[in-house]
Amino acid sequence: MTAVLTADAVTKQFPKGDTATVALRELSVSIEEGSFVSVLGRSGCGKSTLLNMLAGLTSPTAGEIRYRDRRLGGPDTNIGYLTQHDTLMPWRDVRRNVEMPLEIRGVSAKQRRPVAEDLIRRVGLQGFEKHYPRELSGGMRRRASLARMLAGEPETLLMDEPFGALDAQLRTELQEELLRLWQGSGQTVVFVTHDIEEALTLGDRVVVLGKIGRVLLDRPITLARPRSADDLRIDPDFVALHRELSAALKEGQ
Ligand SMILES: Nc1ncnc2c1ncn2[C@@H]1O[C@H](COP(=O)(O)OP(=O)(O)OP(=O)(O)O)[C@@H](O)[C@H]1O
Repeated sequence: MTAVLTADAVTKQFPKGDTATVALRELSVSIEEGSFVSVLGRSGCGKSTLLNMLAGLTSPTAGEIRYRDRRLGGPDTNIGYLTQHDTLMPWRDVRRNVEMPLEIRGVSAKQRRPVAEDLIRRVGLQGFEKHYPRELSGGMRRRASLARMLAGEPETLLMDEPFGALDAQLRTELQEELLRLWQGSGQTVVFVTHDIEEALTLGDRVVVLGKIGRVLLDRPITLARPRSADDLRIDPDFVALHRELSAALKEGQ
C-alpha cells in the first residue's frame, strides 16, 4: 500500500506570552492511498490542528508532514479541505460557489453548470442555487461547502466534522451520499469527528486520539460495505466496535 499523507513525529505548539500550548506531541500517522480514515477524538485533543497541518495550512513546530514522497510546505491543489469554518464566498450564490474549483481550472461555464447542479442536488440543496450564503442556514452552508470541495475532485479530501451541525436524518443521508461518491473514486479521505457511530459508519480505519494527539487506538474497520447507518446499529460487530472505541476514549481522559 502507498502512503499518501504521512505525519512523522509532529509536534505543534502555539506560543502565548512566555508559555505555549502544546496541541499535539510527537504524533505519527500514515494515510494509505484510497482509504477512508476516521479520526475520532474528544473536543480539544488536536484534531483540527492535525488536519490544518495535513492540509499544509500550518507547519509543525517539530516533525514533518509528507504528501506522497515530498515534504508538504504549503497548501496543495491535490488536497481538498473542508474546514470547520465557513469559507464560502459571500458575494457568490450557491451555484457559483460550487463552480469555483472548476472555474479556477479553466472549465467552461457550459461544462461547469451540470457538474455543479448534480452536486447541489446530491447534498440536498436543489432550489437554493441562486441563494447567497447569508440566505442559508449553517447546515446548508456546510452542505454547499461540501459540494464545492467535491466539485474540485481533489485526490485527497480532509473533512473536519462536516456533518456536526446537521439534524440526525440529514446527517445519515449525507453520510450515505458521501460513501456513494467516494466508493470507486480512488480518493483518499481523512474524516474528523467526535461521534463514534459516524467514525464507524464511514471509515476503513479509525484512529482514536487522546489528549495532545496521543494515539489511543488505531483499528481497521472491516464492516461490509455498502453500509447503512440504520442496519449497522443492530449489527453485533458494530456494537462490539462501538464498545471498544468508547472504552478507548474513556481511558484517554
Ligand atoms: N491558533 C491557536 N492558537 C492557540 N491555541 C490553539 C490554536 N489552535 C488550537 N489551539 C489549542 O490546541 C488544542 C487543540 O485544538 P484543536 O482545535 O486542534 O482541537 P480539536 O480536537 O479539533 O477540538 P474540537 O473537536 O473542539 O474542534 C486546544 O488546546 C486549543 O486551545
